[in-house]
Amino acid sequence: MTKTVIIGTNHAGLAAANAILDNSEQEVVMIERNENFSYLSCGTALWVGHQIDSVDGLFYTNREDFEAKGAKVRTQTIVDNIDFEGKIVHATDQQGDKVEESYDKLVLATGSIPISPKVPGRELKNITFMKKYEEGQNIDQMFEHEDVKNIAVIGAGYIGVEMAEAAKRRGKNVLLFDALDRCLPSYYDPWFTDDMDKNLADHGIELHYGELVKEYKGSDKVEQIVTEKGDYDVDLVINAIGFSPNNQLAKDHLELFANGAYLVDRHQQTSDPDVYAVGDCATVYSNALQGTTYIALASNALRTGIVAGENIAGNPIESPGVQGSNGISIFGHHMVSTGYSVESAAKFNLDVKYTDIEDTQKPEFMKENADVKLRMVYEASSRRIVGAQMSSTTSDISMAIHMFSLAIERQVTIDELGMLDIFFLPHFNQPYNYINKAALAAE
Ligand SMILES: Cc1cc2nc3c(=O)[nH]c(=O)nc-3n(C[C@H](O)[C@H](O)[C@H](O)COP(=O)(O)OP(=O)(O)OC[C@H]3O[C@@H](n4cnc5c(N)ncnc54)[C@H](O)[C@@H]3O)c2cc1C
Ligand SMILES: NC(=O)c1ccc[n+]([C@@H]2O[C@H](COP(=O)([O-])OP(=O)(O)OC[C@H]3O[C@@H](n4cnc5c(N)ncnc54)[C@H](O)[C@@H]3O)[C@@H](O)[C@H]2O)c1
Repeated sequence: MTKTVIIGTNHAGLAAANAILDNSEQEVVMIERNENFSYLSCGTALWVGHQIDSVDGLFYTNREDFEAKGAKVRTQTIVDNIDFEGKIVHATDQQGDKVEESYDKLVLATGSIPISPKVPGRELKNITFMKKYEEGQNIDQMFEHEDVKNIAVIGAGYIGVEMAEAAKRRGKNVLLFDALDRCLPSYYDPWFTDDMDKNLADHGIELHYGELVKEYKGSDKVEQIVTEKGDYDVDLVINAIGFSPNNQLAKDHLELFANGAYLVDRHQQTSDPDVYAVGDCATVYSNALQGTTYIALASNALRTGIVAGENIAGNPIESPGVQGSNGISIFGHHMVSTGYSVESAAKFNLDVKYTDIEDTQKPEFMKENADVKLRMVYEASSRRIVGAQMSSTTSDISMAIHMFSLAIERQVTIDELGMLDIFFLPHFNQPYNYINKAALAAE
C-alpha cells in the first residue's frame, strides 16, 4: 500500500489529506507542529476586532475527523529533516522523542513565515506578527489593557489594514505605516486605494506612508518606533510586511522559485517526482501572467492541496492555474480584485490598457441601490482580460469578481465582455450592466 506523509496540516495539508483519504485506500500520516488544526487566520481581525463573538468558528476541522478516515495524526511534532534518498522523515514529538516515518510519497505543506523588518530592537517585547492562533490570542489579550493605547501596524497590505481596523474598533490609537505611498499597493490601483485611505483616515487611523521604520526602541518592551520622518510612542507593534515561503526542510534538495518557494508543475509535483508541494510553500501557475509566480492565499492552498491529493490517489488532474482573486472589507467599504492591476501588470512586464466605470447596480428609480466602481485591465495586444478591481461603499458586489476570474482563466477578451448576455431586472440590474458598458467603452 502506498504510504504518504504530509508535513504541515493547515489548509493545504488538510486539503491534500482529505483528497487522498476520500479517493483511495492509501496509508496517510499527517505531521503538524501545532496542537490545533485548520485555524482560519482570515478571521483573526474579525475576532480580535470584536466583530464576531467567538474564535471557535475559526477552526473548521480537527484531528478526530482525519483519524476517523484512517489517517495517523501526529500533532505537536516538528519535522527536523528529511532523508530524500532513503525516503524517511525525521521529527521530534512533544516529549522530545525522535520519530521516524518512511514514505512513498511526501507532501510538503509547510506554509509561509512572516517577514521580519531587519531593524534594531526587533527582539523587544510587545512586537508581534499576526499569523498564528496564539499571536491572535496575545493581541486580543493586550487590547484588553487600558495602558496599551498606541498600536503601530507596519505594512498596509491585507493583514495590516485589517488589523488597523480591528485595533481601532477596540478603541486604540492606530498608526499605520507602509514603505510605499498608499495602502494595498500590490492588489489595487490608486483609483481604488485613494478611497480606502480616505476611509481609514475618516475612521481615525493615522496614515504614515512612504515611511520606513529604522529602529524599535525600549528597555524591555517596545516604547517607541523611529522612522526617517519621526519618533512615535507605541505600546504594541504588529509587523505585517508580507510572507516568505517556508522552504527550510527541502531548500537544498528541490528546485526553487526566485523567492525560495518550491517550484511545482501543474500536478503540484516538485523536481523530485515523489515530493509534492502545496499552499504557501509552493509556486502557482498564474493565468493572467501565463507563467509561474507566488501568491500566498488560503484559497490557493486549498486548491493546490486537492490537486496534489488527487494525483497521489491515482487521479492525475492538472491545476487550472489561479488568478490570485482576493477581497477586503473595512468599515463597510468593500473592495475585490483578481489578476493584475495596471501598476502590478507593469511590474510583471504585461503591456495593458484599462477601462473604468462608476455606476449604480440597479436603475436610478430603485429605492435601494448599490454604488459600483469597476476597472477592467486587458492586455494591449491580445485584448484578453488580465485583471479586474471593484469596490462599493454600500453593498456586497463581490460575486461579479468570480466572473472576471473565470474570464482570465479562459482568456476572454474585453470585446467579448461588451456583448456578454447579462440579464435585466430592476431588482438586480440595469438594462445595460456596468460590465457591458465599460467593456463597450474600451479603447
Ligand atoms: C491574519 C491573516 C489573514 C489572512 N486572510 C486571508 C484571507 O482572507 N483570504 C485568503 O485567501 N488568505 C488569507 N490569509 C493567508 C492564508 O492564511 C494562507 O495563505 C494560508 O494559511 C496558507 O495555508 P498553508 O496550509 O499553505 O500554510 P500555513 O497556514 O502557513 O500552514 C503551514 C503549517 O505547516 C506547519 N509546519 C511548518 N513547518 C513544520 C515542520 N517542520 N514540522 C511540522 N509542521 C510544520 C505549521 O505549523 C502550519 O500549521 C491570511 C493570513 C493571515 C496571517
Ligand atoms: N483578505 C485577504 O485575502 C487576505 C488577508 C490577509 C492576508 N492575506 C494574504 O496573506 C499574505 C500576507 O499578508 P501581508 O499583509 O503580510 O502582506 P501584503 O503583501 O498584503 O502586504 C505587505 C505590505 O507591507 C509593505 N512593506 C513591505 N516591506 C515593508 C517595510 N520594510 N516597511 C513597511 N512596509 C513594508 C508592502 O508595501 C505591502 O503594502 C499575503 O499573500 C496576503 O494576500 C490575504
